[in-house]
Amino acid sequence: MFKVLVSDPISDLGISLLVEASDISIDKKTGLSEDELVAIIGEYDALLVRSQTRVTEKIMNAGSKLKVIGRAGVGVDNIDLEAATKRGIIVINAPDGNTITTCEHTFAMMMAVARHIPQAYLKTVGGEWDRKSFVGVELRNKVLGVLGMGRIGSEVAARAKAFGMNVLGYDPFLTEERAEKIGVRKASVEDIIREADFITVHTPLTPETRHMIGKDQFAVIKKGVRIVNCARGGIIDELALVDAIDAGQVAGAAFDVFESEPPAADHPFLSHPKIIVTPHLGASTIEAQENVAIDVSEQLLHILRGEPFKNAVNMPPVAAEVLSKLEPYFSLGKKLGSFAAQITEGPVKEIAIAYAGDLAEVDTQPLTRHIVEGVLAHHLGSDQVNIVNALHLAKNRDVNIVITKSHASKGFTNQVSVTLRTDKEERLVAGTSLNGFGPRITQIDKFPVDVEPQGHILLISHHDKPGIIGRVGMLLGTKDINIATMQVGRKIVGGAAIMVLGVDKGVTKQVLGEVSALPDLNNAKEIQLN
Ligand SMILES: NC(=O)c1ccc[n+]([C@@H]2O[C@H](COP(=O)([O-])OP(=O)(O)OC[C@H]3O[C@@H](n4cnc5c(N)ncnc54)[C@H](O)[C@@H]3O)[C@@H](O)[C@H]2O)c1
Ligand SMILES: O=C(O)CC[C@@H](O)C(=O)O
Repeated sequence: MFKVLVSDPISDLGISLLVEASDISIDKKTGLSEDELVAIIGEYDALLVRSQTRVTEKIMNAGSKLKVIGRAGVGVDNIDLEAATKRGIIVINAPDGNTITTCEHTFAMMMAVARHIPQAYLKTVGGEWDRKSFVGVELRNKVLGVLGMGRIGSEVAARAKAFGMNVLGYDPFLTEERAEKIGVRKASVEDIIREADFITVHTPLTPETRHMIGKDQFAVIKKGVRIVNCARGGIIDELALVDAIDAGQVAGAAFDVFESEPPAADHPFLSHPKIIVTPHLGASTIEAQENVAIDVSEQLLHILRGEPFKNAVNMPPVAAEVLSKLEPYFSLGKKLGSFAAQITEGPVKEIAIAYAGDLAEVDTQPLTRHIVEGVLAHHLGSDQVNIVNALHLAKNRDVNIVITKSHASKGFTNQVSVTLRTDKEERLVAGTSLNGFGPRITQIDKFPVDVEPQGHILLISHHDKPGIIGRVGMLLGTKDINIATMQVGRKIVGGAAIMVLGVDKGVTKQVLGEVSALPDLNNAKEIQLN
C-alpha cells in the first residue's frame, strides 16, 4: 500500500483516481508548517501539492520513503528541485491543465483594466452613481503585445484576434512560420514596447525575463499603454511601473502575481487607483483544478506502480552501463548547448549535434537530452526543462534535432559539436572531456580553442591586429573586471579572430557595449555557465 499526502487544497474530483485506487491510502492535511510536515512526511511515498506548500530540502530529507512530489499546476518554484534530484525524488507537474483558464483570466484582467470594472464596482456598491470617472477604451483595433508565445501566450493571441486586436508576438522560439500559423506578427520586445496599446506577459521568471519591462522600457513605452501580468511576479519591475503610471506614461495595469506573494500590506499596487489586482487566481477555476489534479494523479499512480510516466521536471535515473560511458560528457553537453544558445541570435530552428570518436558507438540519446536541455533552459528557465522533457519541449516548438556520428574525431578520443541554426545565423560550439581535466570547449565556429566551460566568459570577435588584446585588457581593468584566463583563436594571420576571456565577475551591458565599440572589434558577448 502506498501512502499519499495531499498538503494543499486540491480538487476532490481530480484526485478521485487516487482515492479509489486499492493500492493507495490518501491523507489530506492542509495548512501545515514546515516543521509539522517534517514531523509526518516520513510515513509517505508521495506528496501532492499546489502552490502554497513550500517543499524544502528539510522536508525532503525527512521524507525517507518519498518517491514522488506531484505539483497540480505548472510552476514548480515552490519545490526545491535540486534537493529533490539529489535525493532521487521525481517531481512531476501538470503543465497543460490550466492553460485555457489562465488565458481567460488574462482576458478578464485586460477587459477589467480597459473598463475600470473593479473601481466602478466599489463606487457603485458604496452608494455613488459615478458615470463620468470610468470612461474606458475598446479592445477593437488596438495593438496587443504578447511577450512569451508558449501555451498561454498563444491562446491569448488567438482570442485577441476575435476581439479585433492586432497582435504582436515575441518569443525566442517564435519562427515566422509559427507566427503565421497562430496569426500574429512576429515582433521584437522593442517593437512591442513602442507600438502596443496593451502588453501581456506569459514567460517564466528567469534571469533573462526578470524586469524585462523596467525603467528603461517605461521611458520609451507607448503613452497610454495598459499592462497585464498573469505569469510571474518580477517580470515587470513593480516600482518602475508605479512611477510610469504616476508620470502619465502608462494608463493602467492588471496584476495577478507579485514579486513577493502575498504582497506586503503597504505594497503600492494595493492602494493605487489605476492598478487592479487578484491574488494569483490565474489557474483558479473548477475546470483547471480538476484537469491539473487528474493529470498529476495519473502520473503519480504510474510512478508509484513503476510504470512509464511523463512530465517529470527533474532528472530521472539513468541505467548504470549507459551512465558510466556517457557521464563524463553530461555536464559538457549541457554547457555546450547553453553556450551555443547564449551566442546565437534569433529563434532556434535546428539543433545539429555531431558525435565523433568512441561516442559514435554508444546510444547517445541521454547525452542529446543534456545538450537540448542546455539550449532550451536558456530561454524556458532551468526549472522547466530537464533531460526527461527536453526533447518533447523541442518538438512542441518545432525545433528540429539532427544527429550525426563519425568514428574520426580530430585527435580527441571523443568530440561533441553543437550547431544551432536560426533564421539569422548558424553557430557552432564543440568540446570534449579530457581525462583528469574535465570538460573543455575545443572549437567555437571555425576557430580552434581550449576553454574551460565555467563561470563568466567574454566572447569577442575581432580582426587579428596588434594591440587589440591590450585595449580590451585596459578597458576591462578600468571597470575593475579581472581577466582570469585568455584564449585567442584565428585561422589566418591578419584575418578574423576570436578572443575568449574568463572573467571573475559579470559584465554589464554597458561595458559590453564599450568593448564592442573598440577599434577593430566586431562584437562582444557574455556567456554565463554554472
Ligand atoms: N497566474 C497563474 O495562476 C498562472 C497559471 C499558469 C501559468 N502561469 C505562469 O504563466 C507563464 C506561462 O506559462 P505557460 O504554460 O504558457 O508556459 P510555456 O513554457 O508554455 O511558455 C512560456 C514561453 O515563454 C518564452 N520565453 C522565455 N524567455 C522569454 C523571453 N525572454 N522573452 C519572451 N518569451 C520568452 C518561452 O520560449 C516559452 O515559449 C509561466 O510563468 C507560468 O508559471 C501562471
Ligand atoms: O493556483 C495555483 O496553484 C498556481 C497556478 C500557476 O501559477 C501555475 O504555475 O500553475
